[in-house]
Amino acid sequence: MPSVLIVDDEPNIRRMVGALLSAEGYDVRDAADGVTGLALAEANEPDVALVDLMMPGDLDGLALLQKLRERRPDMPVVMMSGRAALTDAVRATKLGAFTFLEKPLTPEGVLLALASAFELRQARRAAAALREDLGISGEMVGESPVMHDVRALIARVGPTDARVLITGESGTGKELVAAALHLASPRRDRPFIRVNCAAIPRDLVESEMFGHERGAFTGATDRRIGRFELAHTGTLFLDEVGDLGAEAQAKLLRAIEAREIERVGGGKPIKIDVRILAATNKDLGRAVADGSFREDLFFRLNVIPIQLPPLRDRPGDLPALVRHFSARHRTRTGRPLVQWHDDALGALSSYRWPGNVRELANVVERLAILHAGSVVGRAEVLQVLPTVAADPFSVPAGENAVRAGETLPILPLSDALDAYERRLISAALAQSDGNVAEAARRLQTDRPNLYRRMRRLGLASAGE
Ligand SMILES: Nc1ncnc2c1ncn2[C@@H]1O[C@H](COP(=O)(O)OP(=O)(O)OP(=O)(O)O)[C@@H](O)[C@H]1O
Repeated sequence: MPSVLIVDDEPNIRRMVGALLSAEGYDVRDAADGVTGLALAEANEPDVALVDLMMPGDLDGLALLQKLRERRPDMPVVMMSGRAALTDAVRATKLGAFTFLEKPLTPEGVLLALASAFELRQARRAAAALREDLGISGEMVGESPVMHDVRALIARVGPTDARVLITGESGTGKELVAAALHLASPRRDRPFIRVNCAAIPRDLVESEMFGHERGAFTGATDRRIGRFELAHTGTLFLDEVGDLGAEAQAKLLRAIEAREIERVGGGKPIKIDVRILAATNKDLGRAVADGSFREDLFFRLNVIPIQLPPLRDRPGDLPALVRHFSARHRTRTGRPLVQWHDDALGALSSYRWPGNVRELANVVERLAILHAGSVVGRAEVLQVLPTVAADPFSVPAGENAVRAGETLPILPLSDALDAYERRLISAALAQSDGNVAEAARRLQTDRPNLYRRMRRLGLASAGE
């Protein structure tokens, strides 16, 4: 539940705004003076603060704003004032106020300001999470020549406002590159807003990107701030940009060229300062050739291209990524590290990784859970790689034969492992003409152990 702190010496305002925000689902605290307000802000860590400018006591509105900016820099502060002198509004903005509301307040004005401030808070949180994600290594992990080039490019292009088009299959790290570019830029403390262009229904793209005024179309019951406005002074990351329809492409091009947007039903142009990064797993060059993507927009977005090859084409990245994800698992869970045998890395690098780095992260995490504190070898790896577990005998022996599978149905782990073990033992028995000693040899185990497992799995009767 979003939480808000109201600081105002007028009891009426505290009561009325408090009731309005509680009804909207906010968790509301209030204070009648600056000193109490500051104490509550530190104790309860609200998401957003709404602060009156003119207050009696040791901390007036501006002094409180200043303290809040020092102590809770991630919390947007909305200022309000009855006698909104322009100079005060300017000072408040200079001190870092998110926005300024003039009294008498209107419910729409308060709700809109708070909704936008809350979105900014979320964006800052996401940026902090991004930083934490990158923080373990400080950069994108991988020792392949491609990864060295990508890091060098991020260092060079990050600090500029150049638009970058990042291409690569799903899970290759496109969003991470966008985040790294943002964090390498002077905009790093401003919002990083991602829009998944493929996930927005076509008729809502415009309002999602540019916002809308109340009543702009059927269903627009409230005013809404779009992604461009939210990203103002920060970075807008257009993910899956190749999925935008023709109309949205035209609007996007216009916004980029004019550096301003109009809310749907708004009319008034709003100046926007955003850096645009885009990503796609489509071949945009081909989309331009077949007419489904505008060439002029392609050139606008593709000032600096960064291409991320699939993980299977850069096996040199595997060891560092495996170490990175194991260390991340240890940091997050506090459980002991797993050790990686060389043949485990061999098995991992012969798999095709259709889900790329994202899939590798999941596999490493699964192995880290199953084998905390011990050594992971080839056998353990093969047990968790999808196709092998789903249908071990459709794949001829040999590392290069380990192939990507369809989506694996998720079963309880012990059932899945039992099913796998049962099929493996049955196949070894079949290939040994039912000779248990021979099957045990093929499975590189001994007879008593194989019998014990066969009995447990119902492949042999208790007497055998
Ligand atoms: N080089 C890398 N170093 C560390 N982590 C990485 C690297 N590449 C990818 N990852 C991690 O892999 C996961 C998938 O990456 P990301 O979401 O950036 O991929 P994507 O290409 O944007 O995927 P999609 O197209 O599906 O959105 C993330 O958790 C990301 O942090």
